[in-house]
Amino acid sequence: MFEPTGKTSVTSRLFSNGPVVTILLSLLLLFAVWRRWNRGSQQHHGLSPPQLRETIPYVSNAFQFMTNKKAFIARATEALEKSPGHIIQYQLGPMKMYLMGNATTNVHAAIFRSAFTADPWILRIMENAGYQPSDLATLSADTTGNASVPYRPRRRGSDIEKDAPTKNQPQQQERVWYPLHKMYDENLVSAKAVDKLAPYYQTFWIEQLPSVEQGWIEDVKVGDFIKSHMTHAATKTIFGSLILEVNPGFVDAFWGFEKHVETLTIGLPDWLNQPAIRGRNKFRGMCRKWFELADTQYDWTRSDTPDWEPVFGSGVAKGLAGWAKSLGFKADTMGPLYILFFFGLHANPIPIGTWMVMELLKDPALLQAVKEEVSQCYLDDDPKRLDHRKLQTMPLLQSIHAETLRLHMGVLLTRTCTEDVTIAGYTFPKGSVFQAPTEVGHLDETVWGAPGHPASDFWAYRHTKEVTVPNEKTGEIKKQLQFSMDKRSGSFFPYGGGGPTCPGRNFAKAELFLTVGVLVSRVEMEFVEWLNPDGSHSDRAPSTGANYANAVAAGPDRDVKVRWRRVW
Ligand code: HEM
Repeated sequence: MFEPTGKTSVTSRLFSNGPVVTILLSLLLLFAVWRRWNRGSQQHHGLSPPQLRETIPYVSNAFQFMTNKKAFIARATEALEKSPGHIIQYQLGPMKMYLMGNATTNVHAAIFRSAFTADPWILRIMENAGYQPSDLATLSADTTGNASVPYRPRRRGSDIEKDAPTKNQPQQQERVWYPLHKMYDENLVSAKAVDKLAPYYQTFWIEQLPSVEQGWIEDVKVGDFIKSHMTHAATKTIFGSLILEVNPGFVDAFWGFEKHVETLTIGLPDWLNQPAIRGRNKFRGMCRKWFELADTQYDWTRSDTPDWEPVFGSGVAKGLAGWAKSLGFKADTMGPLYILFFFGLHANPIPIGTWMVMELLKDPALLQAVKEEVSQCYLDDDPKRLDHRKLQTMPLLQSIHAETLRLHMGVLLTRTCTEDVTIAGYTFPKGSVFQAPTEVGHLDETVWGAPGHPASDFWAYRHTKEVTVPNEKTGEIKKQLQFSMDKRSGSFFPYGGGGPTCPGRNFAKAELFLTVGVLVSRVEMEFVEWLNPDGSHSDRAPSTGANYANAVAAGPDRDVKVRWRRVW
């Protein structure tokens, strides 16, 4: 594995790695095709932002991006600091990208405006997942965005006026992206939806724990446990139990697909990307098989909408089917549609949940403090069940959650501008592609650093402050912890921003707090050792590996062995 410092020369790394040379050659090939196709379409009005330096033009940056994300982002962060306006450009295979970020100016927030869309990027992901061309055409025809008010480009300059408003734009009832987002709002984002889903998640997560009768269990790999059982519980919550029953090995198949999503998105030729294609096809086949069964078994004529039932699970899984049917999507698109939703559902919360538990296992005092918070969060009418809303108000738990997202949610938020835009004095033509790395905001020392707690370290109490409050009855003043992002939330965007902000964010929060809450209250855990990926003893605690995806949360590169027993 390469060191993140980037001390070895690019060329020596390159030639020591056969598969990577193949990737590189294909990138060059893609680049040549793209140059021909794209010639003349990127004319700048005035100056361009500086290029991210590279030893071999058009190759080294893409190579480092593919093989050592940590070093790539560290180099990009440095270049962004030096660049006027905090914008730089680089070439990723066939794509020219503008990277932007600075924790003080928060320049990235520009791409959350309505003149930016994630649609081309999402369409690209959909295409590589296997959406059928006619369904992609339906989606790409609608440029009115996700918001309830249809997006219209500003009338500024003749180019824009020409392809601007209304003639070819779908009417409100013909819009395709908006109904999807409305469905998410109703079935996933709203507090009402989360209140329906969270109790099911709690039940299904408890089901996954060992039984009290099993007593002490030795040699438990906690990371493996969480990955497998949280995936199971969240799948059952959103999609019901049928999908797991008819697809043995479903959870493993999901992770077999997930680990290749980045190369699938970049769109390497199939012959170069065989393991990824196999993983995707296997998982896609499972989703399609379930959908076809569920579609015939579910009574679509029933007038009530149950909060949960075994065939389709929640309103989200049914809502996705309803959306696709209303647009007349092909049967072959249903597998791709669901695999992408599964990616959203699991790829972030599960590494984040694993980190949260690992941080508690590192520090017994912290674990104890969290147990005390959890003990205050049982429902009045059911003292064995946690109240997910109350859990989410606990200051230390909130701080640990935010700190874990801050450190491990590394995403390049990608947007295309739908009109000419000016950012930090540069003018970019319509169609330019921008990326905002969350790391630039999340890891900035001037924003997050505290004495003895550099921004790069996990510090459970970083987002808390001590306040004094009078006791209501006695008037006695006592100290209390309060969750506080202290005006730093502009530099914190783990769920993205603008139109395509993550629709799962509220459910994810409930899911994560319940995962930790249930585990620490019902299971007694004793740390044994850290483990290397091959299961041998590791001398160090986990960190983020160098080669994380930058599309999702980076999971720990080590596991932890504990002995544990279910207490109740
Ligand atoms: C720790 C938890 C999570 C994090 C940090 C996270 C983060 C993100 C981010 C950064 C995006 C891209 C947003 C953008 O481009 O602005 C996204 C999109 C998405 N997420 Fe999440 N996510 C999480 C959990 C979930 C869950 C639990 C679900 C489903 C229940 C979900 C469903 C989705 C979907 C469907 C999209 C695509 C939205 C679209 O098509 O516009 N996410 N998420």
